[in-house]
Amino acid sequence: MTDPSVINLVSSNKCFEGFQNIYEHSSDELKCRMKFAAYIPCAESSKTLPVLIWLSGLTCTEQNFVAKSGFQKYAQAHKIIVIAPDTSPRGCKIEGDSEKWDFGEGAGFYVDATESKWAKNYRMYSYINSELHEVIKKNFTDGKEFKVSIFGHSMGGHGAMISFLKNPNKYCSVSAFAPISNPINCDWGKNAFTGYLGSNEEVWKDYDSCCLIKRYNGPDAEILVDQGLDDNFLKQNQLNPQNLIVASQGNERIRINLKNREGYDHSYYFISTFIEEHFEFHAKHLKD
Ligand SMILES: N[C@@H](CCC(=O)N[C@@H](CS)C(=O)NCC(=O)O)C(=O)O
Repeated sequence: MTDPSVINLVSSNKCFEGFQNIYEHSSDELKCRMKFAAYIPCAESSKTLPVLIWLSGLTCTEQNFVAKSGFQKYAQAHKIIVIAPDTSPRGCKIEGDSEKWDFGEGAGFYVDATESKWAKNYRMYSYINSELHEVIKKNFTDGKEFKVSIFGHSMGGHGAMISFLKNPNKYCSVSAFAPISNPINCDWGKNAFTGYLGSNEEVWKDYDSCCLIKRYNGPDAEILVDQGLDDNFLKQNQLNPQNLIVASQGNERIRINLKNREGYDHSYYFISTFIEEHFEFHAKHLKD
């Protein structure tokens, strides 16, 4: 397999002085070709800038966030490199990987699968938290260590929170829009975790933000969470952000700053409305 750090530029568009690029590379973790988006702000030296990783939700590719959220203006203003990977391996031809929109392609759930059918390719947790960091270091920060934060939407909000909570000291900050906050207690999570991790619910807890908040032993942290109150998936109990607050009440190291937004739904219209506040939040932590 080709070195994952060898990346090919697929497209490049100037946007707010910087460039919105799309790259392709061979992933060792996922055993397939993957695309990811990288916004590189205009700066004296882009090689010393901090990095923010965005994780998208169900059905998304590396395109949704870059095309719909309007984040580039704020990435340029704060001079932050933004990396937005795809949401699952692609083209692996595993039986059943493209029949459902909430499992398989477009729905990797940011876990490392243990069920034999999925275990070879569905390793999004390691792809995001290990391989992608090496790719960023070799290509965007001149081989040097860099400051990095993480955020995401829905399934990607879950991915961002578990990545932060499982890796104390790796990420400077974390935030989420309408995250799947307690996957072991909602239909999406139960379905995906059964498929990727098997039926032992004890194993699922390692990928559940509420369980991880209770166990978290890292530096004091605030998690910024935005939630639209007209979000259909909130009404269907797929998201359960209030469970984050309950979980945090037993652990003074974590504070949940939950912002309930009247009238907003689950879409990128909601995300684009509040994305500026998330950049302000992360910029503060990345530049400390
Ligand atoms: N396909 C689903 C909706 C899936 C969905 O809302 N996905 C969210 C993340 S959980 C998303 O970001 N969709 C892509 C988009 O809005 O661009 C349905 O028809 O109900």
